[in-house]
Amino acid sequence: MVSHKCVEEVGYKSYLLPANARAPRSARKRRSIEKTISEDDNMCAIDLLATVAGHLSFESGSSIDKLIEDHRVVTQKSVKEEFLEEEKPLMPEALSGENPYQGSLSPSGFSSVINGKVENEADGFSYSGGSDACQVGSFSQDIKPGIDGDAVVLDARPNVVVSLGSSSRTEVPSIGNCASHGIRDDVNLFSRDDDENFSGYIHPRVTKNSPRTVPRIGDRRIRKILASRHWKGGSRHADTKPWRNYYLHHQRSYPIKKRKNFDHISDSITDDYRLRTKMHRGSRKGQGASFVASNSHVKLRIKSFRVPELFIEIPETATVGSLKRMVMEAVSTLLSDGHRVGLMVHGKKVRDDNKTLHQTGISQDNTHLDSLDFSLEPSSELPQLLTSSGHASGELLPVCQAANMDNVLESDHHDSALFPSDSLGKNNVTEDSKAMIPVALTELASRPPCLKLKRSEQQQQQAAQRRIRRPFSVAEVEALVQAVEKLGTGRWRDVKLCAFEDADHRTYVDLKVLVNKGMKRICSFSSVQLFSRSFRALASPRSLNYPVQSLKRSSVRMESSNFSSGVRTESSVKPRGALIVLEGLDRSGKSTQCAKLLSFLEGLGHPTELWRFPDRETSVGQMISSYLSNKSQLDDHTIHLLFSANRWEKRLSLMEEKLKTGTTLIVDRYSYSGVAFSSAKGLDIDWCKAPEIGLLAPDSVLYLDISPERAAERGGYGDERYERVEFQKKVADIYQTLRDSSWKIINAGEAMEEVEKKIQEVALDKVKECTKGKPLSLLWSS
Ligand SMILES: Nc1ncnc2c1ncn2[C@@H]1O[C@H](COP(=O)(O)OP(=O)(O)OP(=O)(O)O)[C@@H](O)[C@H]1O
Ligand SMILES: Cc1cn([C@H]2C[C@H](O)[C@@H](COP(=O)(O)O)O2)c(=O)[nH]c1=O
Repeated sequence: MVSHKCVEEVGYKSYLLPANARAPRSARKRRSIEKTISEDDNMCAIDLLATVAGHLSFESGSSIDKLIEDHRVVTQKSVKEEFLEEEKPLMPEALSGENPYQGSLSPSGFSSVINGKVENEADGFSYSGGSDACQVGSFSQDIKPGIDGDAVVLDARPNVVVSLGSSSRTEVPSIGNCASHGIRDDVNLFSRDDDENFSGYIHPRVTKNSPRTVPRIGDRRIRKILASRHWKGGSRHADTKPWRNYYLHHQRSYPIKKRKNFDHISDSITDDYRLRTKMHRGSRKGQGASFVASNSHVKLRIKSFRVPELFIEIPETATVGSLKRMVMEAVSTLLSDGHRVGLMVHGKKVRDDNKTLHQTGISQDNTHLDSLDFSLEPSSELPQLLTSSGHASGELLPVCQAANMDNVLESDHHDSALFPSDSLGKNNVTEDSKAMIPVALTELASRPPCLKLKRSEQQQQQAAQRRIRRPFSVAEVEALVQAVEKLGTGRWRDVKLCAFEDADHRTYVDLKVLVNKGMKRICSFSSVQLFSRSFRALASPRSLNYPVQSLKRSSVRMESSNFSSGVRTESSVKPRGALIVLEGLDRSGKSTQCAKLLSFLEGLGHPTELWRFPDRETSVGQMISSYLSNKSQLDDHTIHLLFSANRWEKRLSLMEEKLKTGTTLIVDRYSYSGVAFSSAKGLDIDWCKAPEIGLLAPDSVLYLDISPERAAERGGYGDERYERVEFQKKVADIYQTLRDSSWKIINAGEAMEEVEKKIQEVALDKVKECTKGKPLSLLWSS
C-alpha cells in the first residue's frame, strides 16, 4: 500500500498527517473480538449444559443416572434455540469433512459421539458395581424392535422444567442374545427432537478413570485475541471496520453442533434429542425371577426433567447481559455439587435403585404414559442454597437461591433435603431486592395429595432446615482466611472463636471442612472465588495476606432472620469491582498488557472486562476514529470534547453498574489520555480537565513508561494522527503533571513478561481493596 504523507495544521504545529491514512488500529482488531463476544455468551450456556451432564456423570450410581448423565440434555427449548441461532461460527471440526456426523476428539478431550448411522464411537464407561455399563450413543433411526421382546414407548410427562426437546424419547431396543451379556446392562444414549433439528450439543468422551476435562477459558481466549489479525498487537493492516469497547466472555473449549447443520441428515438421523437404551438382561442377582423370565423391553420417552428452582436477585437497572451471566453463575454453582436423577412413578418417588423396572411398575404393559417423572436433584443431603452476602442492597454479587424441588417429600436419605420450594427465596424477597427472578424452571404445581407431609416428615423437614448449611459470605471467608493465617490450620476451635465467635451456626468443623476441602456447596459463588484467591495468596511467596489487625473487625455476626435473603454481616462493606486504567504513550504496550491482565484476573476467578477509550463503536466514537485516521478534520476543542463525551456515554449506565455488580474493569486509556493529548496540542490543561470532572476515578492508574523514541521503534508506529515522536514527547510531559498517588509507573521498556508481573501485582492489590469495599470516587472532584 502506498503511504504518502503531508503536513497539516491540526492545532498542533508541525504535525504530520498521513494523507492516505490507514484504517484506525482499533478497526483492525476489534471486530472479530466483538463477534466472539456474543458467541461466547452463549457458549457459557452450552458450557453449563455440559456441566449438567458432567455432574450427573459423577454423582449418580444407577444405570438410569448413567444413562442421563452423559447427555447434554438439559435445556429449555427457547434457550436451546437461542444458542443454535448464534453459534454457527463455532461448529466443531467434527462436522466438517465428508461425513458430517463423524465425531472427533475435541482439543479439550470432548468428543462427538455422532458417528455414522447407528453406533456411537464414544467410550463406553463402566462404573463401580460393575453390573451396568453405559455407552453414550449415536444418532440413528435404525433402531429395530428387539427380537426377543416388544418395545413399548412410554411418554414421561412430568411438570416440565427443563426440556429435552419437544418430544425426546428413550428407546430400548432389545438386543438379540441377552444371555450372553450376563450381568451387563448396556445403554446407548442419543437424542433428537421433533422439530427435525439436532439438539445441538455433543457428548463428551467419558471414561471412568479420567475426570471430565474442564473447559479452560481465560488462556484460550487471550490466545485467540492475541492471535487475531484484528488484535492490535498483531498486524496493523487488517480490516477497516471500527471496533469497540470489548467485553470478552466465556469461550467454549469443546465443540458444539448447530442444528441447521444436521438438517440434511434427517433421513437417517432424527434430530430429536434421543436416548436409546439397550438393556441386556440376565441373571442379575437379586432380581425377581419374574423379571428375569420376561423379555419385555420398555421404551421411555423422556420429555423433560424437573430441576431445582433458582432465584436470582438483581437490580432492575442491570443489563440483560449481566442477568444472563448471573443465571449462568447461579446454575453453574448449583450444579457444581453434582446431581442425581430422581424418578417418580405415578407421583411416588422410587427410592430403591435396585428394583427392576418391572417391579417398579414400569413395563411394557404400562399404558399410563404420564406415570413417569424424572427430575434432577442435588445429590447432597441438603439443598444448595446459593447466596452472595454481605451487601444489603443486593447490588453487588449475584444473589441466587436454589430452592428444592417440589417432589422431595418422599426422598430417601440420599435425596435432597426436605425443603419446600417456596420456603426459600420465593417468600423471602427482601425489601432491597431489585428483582427476584425465579430462574425458569420448576413448575410449581400444587403438591399431589399423596405427597402431603406426614408428621414424621415434617419433623424431618424441620431438622433438615436446622442443618442447612448457610453459604459463607465474602466477609466470612475473609475472616476465616485471616484467622487461619494467624492461627494456622489445625486449631479449628480457636479459629472459630477468633473469627466466628458470635456465629453459632458455624461450627469449627464447618470451618475446617471449608478450608480443607473447599466446600463449594456451602459457599456462594463469590465467596468461593475469594476463598481460592485468598488461599492461593497464602501459599504464594508474594503474599497478598489480609492484614491481621483487621481480624476482629471482620468477625461476623449473623442475622438469622435474614437467612433467606442472603447472609448479612455487621459491616456495611460493599464489595465491588476495581477500575484499573492503563495509560501511556502510543505503542507503549497498553493493549498487550490489558489483555494479559484480563486473562490473569479471570484466571483467578474475578469477573473482569476489558474496555478501552476511545470506544470507536458508538456514533461519537466513529467520529473520533475518523479523526484519528485523518479521514476528517475537527477543531482541537471539538475533538477533545468528543473524546470526553465518549467516556461520559459509558459512565453511569455501564461503568458504574459494572463496578457495583462486582466486575473489575480494565480500561485501556482514560481521561488522562484526553488531557495529555489535547493539552499537548496547546489547549489549557484545566480546560481539558473540566469535562472529565465527575467521571469515575480509577482505583489505579498504571502508566506504561517508555521513551517516545523506543515506542516509535515498535510495530505499526506512525499510522495514526498522534504517532509522531515530537508530539509524543509533549504528551509524556503532560502525563508527568497529571500523576498522583493512584498512579504506578511501570517500566514499559522491559520484557513483556516483566511488565506483566508488575501490573498483576498492583492490579490484584486493587481488586482486593475493592472487594473489601473501597468506595468509588469521582475524578478531579474535590
Ligand atoms: N514490553 C514489550 N516489549 C516489546 N514489544 C512490546 C512490548 N509490549 C508491547 N510490545 C509490542 O509493541 C507494539 C504495541 O503494543 P500495544 O499495541 O500493546 O501498544 P499500545 O500502547 O496499546 O499502542 P497504542 O496506544 O498505539 O494503541 C505491539 O507490536 C506489541 O507486540
Ligand atoms: C482516550 C483518548 C485518546 N486520545 C488519543 C491517544 C491515541 O493517540 C489515540 C487513541 O489511539 P488507540 O490506539 O485507540 O489507543 O487517541 C486522545 O487524544 N484523547 C483521548 O481522550
